[in-house]
Amino acid sequence: MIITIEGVDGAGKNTLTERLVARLTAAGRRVATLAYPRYDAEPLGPAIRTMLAGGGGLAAVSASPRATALMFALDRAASRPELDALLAASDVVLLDRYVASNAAYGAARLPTAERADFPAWIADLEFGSLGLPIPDLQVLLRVSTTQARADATARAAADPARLRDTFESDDGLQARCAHLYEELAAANWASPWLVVGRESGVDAILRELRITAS
Ligand SMILES: Nc1ncnc2c1ncn2[C@@H]1O[C@H](COP(=O)(O)OP(=O)(O)O)[C@@H](O)[C@H]1O
Ligand SMILES: Cc1cn([C@H]2C[C@H](O)[C@@H](COP(=O)(O)OP(=O)(O)O)O2)c(=O)[nH]c1=O
Repeated sequence: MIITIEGVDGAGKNTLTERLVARLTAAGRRVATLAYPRYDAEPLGPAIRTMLAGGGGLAAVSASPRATALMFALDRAASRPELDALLAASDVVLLDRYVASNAAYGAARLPTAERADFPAWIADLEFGSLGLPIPDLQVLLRVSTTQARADATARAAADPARLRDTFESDDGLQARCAHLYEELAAANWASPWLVVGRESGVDAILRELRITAS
């Protein structure tokens, strides 16, 4: 099964994913993880990194929310052999960001009037045209945007490899994303959602999966 972890930058998705791996493994499940975007996967990963850093030769792509979203979508489509292999070898595949990231961030970057229709456009593109698998459960990790911003900034200071990109340093964008994620979760967009907090997140997910051992 596929479980996706979604939330704004600095929410703690990576941390939650690691904790979930430990608990699911202790409960006897075969677990695999994959994080999107796949920065190291040629040819799209490095291009996505450049795009998030402000563009360079890709400035016109960065400037367009739809073109940007297409880059992330094509990275996922290109990951299909890897994703399918993980699904075949595991009970649970945890995805640190997936299609809903495109729905939330893309909509948040568009003018207000174009926002409402964007998640359906993404679902048609990624689950429809590109045939990506629909997740069994989408987890929204909810933290205050103030907390997420403080932690993303501290992380960037501590780890030069994790410098804040143009999305991460845009506070307005992060706040709109947080709101859009809440709407996607409330609507159970594309498949069921579970909203969790940092501290009780792992237990809430295990409960949802009816896994009691720890
Ligand atoms: N449950 C938690 N309690 C305390 N700090 C946390 C927790 N989850 C994440 N953090 C801290 O917040 C920062 C961002 O977490 P990270 O997992 O890298 O976020 P994301 O993957 O969502 O960008 C990190 O410095 C991490 O140590
Ligand atoms: C996967 C994905 C990410 N994004 C955005 C969210 C983030 O602001 C940005 C980078 O992803 P992120 O997971 O934050 O990368 P990092 O490991 O550097 O923290 O890309 C999309 O807009 N659409 C997508 O499909």
